[in-house]
Amino acid sequence: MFGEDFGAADTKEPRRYGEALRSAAAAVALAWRSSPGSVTAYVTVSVASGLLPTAAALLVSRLLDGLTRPGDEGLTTVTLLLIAATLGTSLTVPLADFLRGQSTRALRLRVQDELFDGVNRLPGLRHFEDPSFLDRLRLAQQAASSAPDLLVGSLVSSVQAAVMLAGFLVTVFVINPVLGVVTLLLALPALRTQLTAGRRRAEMLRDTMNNSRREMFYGSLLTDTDTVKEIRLYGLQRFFSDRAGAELRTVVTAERGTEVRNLRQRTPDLLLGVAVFGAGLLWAVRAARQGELSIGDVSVFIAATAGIQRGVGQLAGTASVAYQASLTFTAFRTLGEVPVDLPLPAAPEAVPPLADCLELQDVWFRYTPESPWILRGVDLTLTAGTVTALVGVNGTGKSTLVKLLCRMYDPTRGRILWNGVDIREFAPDALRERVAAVFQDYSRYDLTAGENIGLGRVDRLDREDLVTEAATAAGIHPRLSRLGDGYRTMLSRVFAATGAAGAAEGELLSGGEWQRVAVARAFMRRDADMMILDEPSSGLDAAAEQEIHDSLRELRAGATVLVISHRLSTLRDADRIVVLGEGRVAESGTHAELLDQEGEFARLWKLQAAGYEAGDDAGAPAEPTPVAAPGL
Ligand SMILES: Nc1ncnc2c1ncn2[C@@H]1O[C@H](COP(=O)(O)OP(=O)(O)OP(=O)(O)O)[C@@H](O)[C@H]1O
Repeated sequence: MFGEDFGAADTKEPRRYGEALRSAAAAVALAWRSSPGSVTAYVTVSVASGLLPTAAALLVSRLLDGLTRPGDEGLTTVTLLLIAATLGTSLTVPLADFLRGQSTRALRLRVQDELFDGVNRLPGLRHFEDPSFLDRLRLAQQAASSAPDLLVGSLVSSVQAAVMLAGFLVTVFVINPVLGVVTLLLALPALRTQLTAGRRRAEMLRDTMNNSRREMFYGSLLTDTDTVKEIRLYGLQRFFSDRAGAELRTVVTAERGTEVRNLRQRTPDLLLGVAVFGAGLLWAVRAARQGELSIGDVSVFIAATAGIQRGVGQLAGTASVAYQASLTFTAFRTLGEVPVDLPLPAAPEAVPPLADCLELQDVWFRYTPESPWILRGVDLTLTAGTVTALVGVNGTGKSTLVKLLCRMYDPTRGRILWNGVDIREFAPDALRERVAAVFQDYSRYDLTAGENIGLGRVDRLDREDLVTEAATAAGIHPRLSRLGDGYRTMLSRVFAATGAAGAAEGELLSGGEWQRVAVARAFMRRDADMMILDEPSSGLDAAAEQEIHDSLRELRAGATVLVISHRLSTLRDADRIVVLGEGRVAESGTHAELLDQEGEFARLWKLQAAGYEAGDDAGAPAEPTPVAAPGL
């Protein structure tokens, strides 16, 4: 999908140069906007330091000639100027470093903001499940952290080298115009060689991005607290470190290949440069012997030809870095151009309270045009203020349907109406504000217990009363208040608590406790019109599950509820139970009606009931602890 936009190799040289120039201009503009003062000072100091070597060489020449001429009066001034030039050279280096650091620090803050803005403006999930977009994003992240600094640094360094080069070239021209022209001409292929080297590096980086991401992924498995347990149980350490090694080897091999090609292409340039320097030196020595050049002329000539070689090297090298950085920076620059994955209305309607119903009309959905249909014409009405339960065997598309209701994706065909208005007419954020949901794969944040709940209504994150109320409704308040630092305890073993000195260390919750925290997070939105609970109780014991259902009944205050669960016994109170099968609504009715129909629901019910042994379940005496029933 993104392959055409992002991944494909661009083989058109002029287009690539144009792209690099646009990115370089964007990076410089960004640096300028971030800290105009530091950038101006940095450029000024760098240009001054580019002029100093030529000035020093001319002063040395003047000094040497003065020494060979008895009675030269100005020698003291020349010596003092030479000392001043040396002092200037010494001072400009750390000053330029400091100013570059200042520009970079301001730039980093700005770039991070822009990067997150670029990502956050994408309302749906589609891009985040697209590998080529993820490659691009990773490249943009990498470029965002290093490219602007490299670009600004190398562009300034190029200007500095160009100033130095110009100074020395003028000096050589004055002494021997032919040699000046030859030296200048030789600089051009060296520059081109270095630009090609920069492009190769940028392309190699892009082509191996997928390998780099995999290497990081395998590496993180070996260190992530969530995975180390299974890795040890199954003895997978070597397996994953080998895989990480293989990916890294691919990257390293590509890098080596690129550098070998670059070196091969650069060697003739270097040899040619030395040959010109040697020829010039022979000529200068001969000319001095014949009295055509003074000793001072020879010294300035040697300094200038060496300086030109150095300047060309610096110019080409920095141009190469700038070119490479500008190509990778393209990934960052164009992040803002990625089309949003959900069409947004030009003038979104305000989302009204859900007074009537939420209706799915002939909803078809597949994740990509190539993948199979998940939903095949779902017609479903969720009447406002009622509780609907959704059941179905694994993989029938229940969670997918939830994602459509939250507008993480749009239906491929058909529509979803909120009080009769297509939800595509609303801004996704505004719609989501009216929805509270606990996803099956809810998130566990390495934050404090209070924050983990308060995130459900981030504008009320600090309202301890509301957080405690939500935790109580989810039946997790007693546990959280017993934590070392209560709701301020970090729910993490990865990060220690920040802030107050001597704050308690992080603590961990059990799976079921985490699930209650996720439910509490949804309960922070007790004023939501729509409450969706996708498997809210899979990790809970029967009593806890009953508690949550009781709270839900109490808290929902007229909200429309959609509950997905494989534990059919918990769904008996629902106003309607809908069975999803083959991507459509297969059955629908109350618990009793569905049992009477003796269809799929009745079959699953009997299957599950057979797994119970009367009297074992404290929370539901009629149906004790269930054993897993196939498919449900
Ligand atoms: N992001 C995705 N990209 C591609 N396919 C997906 C994606 N998410 C889910 N699927 C596929 O969609 C199908 C339905 O998945 P979904 O999670 O909606 O099922 P479910 O009914 O909720 O299952 P379960 O009862 O196991 O939770 C599955 O076959 C799954 O492979």
